[in-house]
Formats: sequence, C-alpha cells, structure tokens
Amino acid sequence: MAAIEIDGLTKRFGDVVAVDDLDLTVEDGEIFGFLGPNGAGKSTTIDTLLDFIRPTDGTVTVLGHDAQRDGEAVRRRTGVLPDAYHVYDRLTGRQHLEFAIEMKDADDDPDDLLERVHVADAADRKAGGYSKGMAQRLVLAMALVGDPDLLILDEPSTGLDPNGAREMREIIREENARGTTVFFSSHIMEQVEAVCDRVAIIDDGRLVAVDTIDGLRGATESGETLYVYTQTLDDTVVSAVAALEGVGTAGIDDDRLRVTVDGVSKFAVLHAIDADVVPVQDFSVVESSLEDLFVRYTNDPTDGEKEGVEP
Ligand SMILES: Nc1ncnc2c1ncn2[C@@H]1O[C@H](COP(=O)(O)OP(=O)(O)OP(=O)(O)O)[C@@H](O)[C@H]1O
Repeated sequence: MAAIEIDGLTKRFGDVVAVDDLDLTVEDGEIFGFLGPNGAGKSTTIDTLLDFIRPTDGTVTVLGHDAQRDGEAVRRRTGVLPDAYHVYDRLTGRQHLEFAIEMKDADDDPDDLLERVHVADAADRKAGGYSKGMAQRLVLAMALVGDPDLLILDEPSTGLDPNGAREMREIIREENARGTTVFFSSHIMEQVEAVCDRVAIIDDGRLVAVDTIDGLRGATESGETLYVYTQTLDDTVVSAVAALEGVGTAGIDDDRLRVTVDGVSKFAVLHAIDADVVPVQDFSVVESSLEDLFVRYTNDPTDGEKEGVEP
C-alpha cells in the first residue's frame, strides 16, 4: 500500500490555482522530497494531506485513509513538523515532551525521544535558551510522539546552518530506518539531494518531474552546462539553438546563452551554434549542480515573467 496517493488534486483560492491536477504516489518506507520554488503549491498540498484544507477537486489517500473523509485517522498516524512552529520559552525540553505525550494520550518515554533528536543533553534546560536547530529538533521530537507511520516535514532545513541541516538529515535517516515514511518539502534542491530516495518537483501547482535524483540528472543532460557568449542574443537565437541536434535545453542566463548538451560532444554543439545560428565569442563549461537542474525544471526560459528561484 502506498503511504500517500494523490489523484487529480486541484485547489483553487478564488482565481489562484494553487495546485493543478496533481498526481503523486509516495511508497511506504520512502524518504520522499517535495520540491518547488516559493508559491509552487507545496504547503497547500501538505494541508490537504492532513485535511486542513479541502481540495477543489481530486482525492487524497494517506496511509490507506481518505484524507477528507477520515482526516482524524490520518492525523493520528502522522507526525508533522510545520513550517512555522513554536516552543514555550519557559518550559524545558522534557516538559514539552511530557505535554505532547499527555495530549496524544501516548506512553512514549520523553528521554528516549529527546535522545533520538539529539537534544537529551539539554532536557532540563528551558527551550528559550535553545538554538534554532535545537528548538526545531524539539518540535520534531513532539511530532514523533505516538510512533507515527508517516512524518511530514515542511521546509525542515530552512534557517539552519550547515551543521544543523546535516544533523536534521541524520535524524531523518534514523527515523526512516525505524520504518517511518518521510515526506520532506523544500525549495532548496541541495537539502533533499543527500537524503531523499525520490523527489517530485512542482511549479505553478503542476508536477514537472518525479524521479530519483540520479534519474532526474540523467533524464536531462550529461551533467555539464555550456555558457556561450554570442554576438547577439534573443528568443530567436534561443529557439534556433534549442532545435540543434544534441541540445537538451537552451535559455538566456545573465546575458549569456545557457545550453545543456545531450549525447553529443559540447564542441559539436558549439560548432553548430557558431556555424548555423550566431557567431560565438567565448564560452565556459560548468559542471551542473542539482540546483541548476532544479532551476531548469522550474524556470521555463521562454517564460519572461519568472526570474528564477529565491535561495
Ligand atoms: N488561503 C489562500 N488564499 C489565497 N491564495 C492562497 C492561499 N494559500 C495559498 N495561496 C496561493 O496559492 C499558491 C501556492 O501557495 P503555497 O503556500 O501552497 O506554496 P508553497 O510552495 O508552499 O510556497 P512556500 O515555499 O513559499 O511556502 C500561491 O500563489 C499562494 O499565494
């Protein structure tokens, strides 16, 4: 049974289509990354999983329960680390957990949970003195109360320093190894790269890709991006270059032509641009990062309105 099954999900807020006919399956036991730029529809999708908002159309099944008919069953078996969370400055870490355990009528050991999120040393300190990473991990521990089958993490690495983000990834892996499915949203490719089995990329409410990271990389390019300085550069040039044999994608980036190459040598492509499209003045070759890949998927070069992805 899939952990999450989304079929034809659409959500409109007035004229705004936040989610547009989304189909997505997350298998039991996966660490699944849900990626998209700001405003792509991630939070809206997560809110429908938990029945915090109702779909305009489509169905959502979570852990075998229809999320809209049986939201309470979904929420009982799901732990959530929300995008915006709150800790009580005057309560200790352990008191936070005692409270969460009581609220859920569960019988977890607070110290065991604090251990699992690497906050055991600070169990008796007031949360007001915790670092951002510690406070977030404390909230994660509260989400782990009751041994959920699914963990939903909304932008869990935002605002963390590299050490904090790495610690978060370790904990996510450890919880996954205990059998918990993890659904992890982020607008930063790099953060899901190290930890996710598969990722979905959404943009403007629509699914634009779903695959393993390697699959995403392999499907689009050889791993290198060419930046070409040309005598003139406009949409006509971009279209002509995009149509050349061996060109994966072409676009304008910082007054340069950005080209990804598939299956032929980059020099063959450079030669074809120079001979058939526009004189080449200079070029550079850059190893594509996954961030590039993400930008490419979510930033259609023919769409003049969008200027890229906020970091
Ligand atoms: N309650 C609402 N009323 C009107 N529009 C909304 C509402 N909630 C979301 N939207 C719009 O729906 C779109 C998707 O928003 P959503 O918050 O789901 O994106 P997101 O991918 O989570 O973005 P972020 O990374 O910034 O959190 C945006 O255009 C947003 O302005």
